[in-house]
Amino acid sequence: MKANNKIGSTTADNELKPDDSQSHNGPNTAEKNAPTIATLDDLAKLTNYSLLEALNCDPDATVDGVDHNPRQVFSGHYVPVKPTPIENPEYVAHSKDFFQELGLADDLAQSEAFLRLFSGDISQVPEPMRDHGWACGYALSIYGTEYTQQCPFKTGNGYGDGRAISILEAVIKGRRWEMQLKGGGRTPYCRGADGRAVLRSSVREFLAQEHMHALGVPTSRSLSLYVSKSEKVKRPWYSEGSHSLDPDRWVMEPVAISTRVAPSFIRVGQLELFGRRARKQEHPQAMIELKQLVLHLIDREYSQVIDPSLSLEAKILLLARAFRDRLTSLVANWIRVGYCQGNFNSDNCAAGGFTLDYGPYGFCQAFHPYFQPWTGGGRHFSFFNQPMAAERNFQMFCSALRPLLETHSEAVVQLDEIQEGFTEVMQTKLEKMWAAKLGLNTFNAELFNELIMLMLQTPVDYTIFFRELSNLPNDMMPLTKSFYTEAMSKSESQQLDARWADWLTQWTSLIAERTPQLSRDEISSQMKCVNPKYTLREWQVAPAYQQASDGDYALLREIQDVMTQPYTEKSKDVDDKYYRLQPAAFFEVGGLSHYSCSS
Ligand SMILES: Nc1ncnc2c1ncn2[C@@H]1O[C@H](COP(=O)(O)OP(=O)(O)OP(=O)(O)O)[C@@H](O)[C@H]1O
Ligand SMILES: [Mg+2]
Repeated sequence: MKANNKIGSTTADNELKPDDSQSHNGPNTAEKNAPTIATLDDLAKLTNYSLLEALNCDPDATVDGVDHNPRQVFSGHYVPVKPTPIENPEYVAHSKDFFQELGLADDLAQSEAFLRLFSGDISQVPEPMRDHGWACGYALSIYGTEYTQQCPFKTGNGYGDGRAISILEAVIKGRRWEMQLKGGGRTPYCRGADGRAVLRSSVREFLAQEHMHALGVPTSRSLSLYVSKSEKVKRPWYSEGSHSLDPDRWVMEPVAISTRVAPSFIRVGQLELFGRRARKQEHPQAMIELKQLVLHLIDREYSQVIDPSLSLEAKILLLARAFRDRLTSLVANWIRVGYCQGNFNSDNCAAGGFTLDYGPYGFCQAFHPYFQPWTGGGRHFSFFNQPMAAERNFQMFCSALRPLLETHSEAVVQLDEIQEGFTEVMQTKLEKMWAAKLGLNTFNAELFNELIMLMLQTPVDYTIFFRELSNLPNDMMPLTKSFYTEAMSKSESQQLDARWADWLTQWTSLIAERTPQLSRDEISSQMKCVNPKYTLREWQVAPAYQQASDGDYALLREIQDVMTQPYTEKSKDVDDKYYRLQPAAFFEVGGLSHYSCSS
């Protein structure tokens, strides 16, 4: 067992909620007082297309951006693409919090010009906004193995943003943001699919993104969500109450466009694609294109921690170290809040170290270390295996950087060391996180291991258990609120009760060791900063997207309100609805406890 650094009240919060990593080029006072962005013209004035300026366009792309058929893209970092607007768009939701952070007027989301642009019609944007967006290619590796079979041409040159189209970059209050439509129509990487996202998956992603931000977990952000009142697409899905693993019917679902926002959308998979091209010398510009992408990544995501005057080798080593730091914090945070990404391929792993792609994700309810809502995700992408999956992505990230260090053997050795150090850094962060969840200064392996066994054997509701524990209960009674009582024999249950009682006694004495320095109230409030009260539960989100497809957005907004303040104690009414166990009827139900596809 390894001892950890002392966690003080502020340190615990800062380290476990490391969203500062994204706040490079943070706002100065003048920028904080920037005027409200009240119109699309105001937003247009802040546009600044660094990606289009710093990176290469696919030389085979059509000039007008009407490039919607699947094809191979052999070189260049992006393909200009015009989004395909959804028919008869209607406003569904926007993130009030994010609008406020950006300084966007709240009513802008429902204005005609804003709705038109963010539902995919880019034809009438004010200058200097451009009338096309861009899509990027990337490679796919699953748990450290690169796959090209998913590309229709079996070369990997047709894989990338198939339905995600970035439409603008803007520098707002000193921070650079890229805005990307999801479901904005076909791109050359669509692989024959329709380029659309349905309302169901868009609502899920929209809510989860802002929930994760509020939980203090680095993430892309939700800007807006619009649905089509007439356009529908067919998706496989589950009949109500179906226990089938795979969807058992086809449904017509309304299409939607959600806009997500991040400093960049560069993925590990993207670096891999350019790393592979450089390694295999696939074309004369391959090494230069890799270098350009890496420098662009540094500029967009790491400019605060990497000095631009350093040599390329020094920059690359700092980049690897900084990404390792962010990725390990990210995964520790995921586990802290009970989040399972589900499909943590390298193309769903943002190189900026934040959560990206809320597809088959889920929040753990009845605790299981291998919790995995996506039926295709297997144990390798399950809840407690996420540190391993992240390490595989990190290895792919380092491999992609290696061609740039070819002539610097000493730097290669250092990169190898950074790569090998991942396990230890990850372990340290996990231990620190578990200690904080338990209100302790240091990680106690024996206490932790017994707790995991008890949480599994009972099983407990992950969120409710830790939140109840945060009240520092004197006996087991309050904790049993989190128990999913399984059918077990009387003697088994008595044995379990006895073990719980022993565990609580041991934990209570460790808490008591802290009380000379901190009051019980202080320990409790520290714990409540890392153990959320409310997390998103799929059986609660499902009625919200079902009602939304009938044009009723009230429940969606209610959930949005609760889940964007996940640490705040709410009324009894809210608790009755949202601070409760998953009802038995929703276990093992397709679309609620598992899904084989989510798009
Ligand atoms: N309906 C669709 N039309 C075109 N491409 C699609 C569609 N659905 C998924 N894809 C593409 O298939 C790939 C794998 O899908 P995955 O579910 O990981 O991503 P996603 O949820 O669409 O997107 P992202 O990773 O951008 O959030 C992605 O490259 C995605 O762009
Ligand atoms: Mg994806």
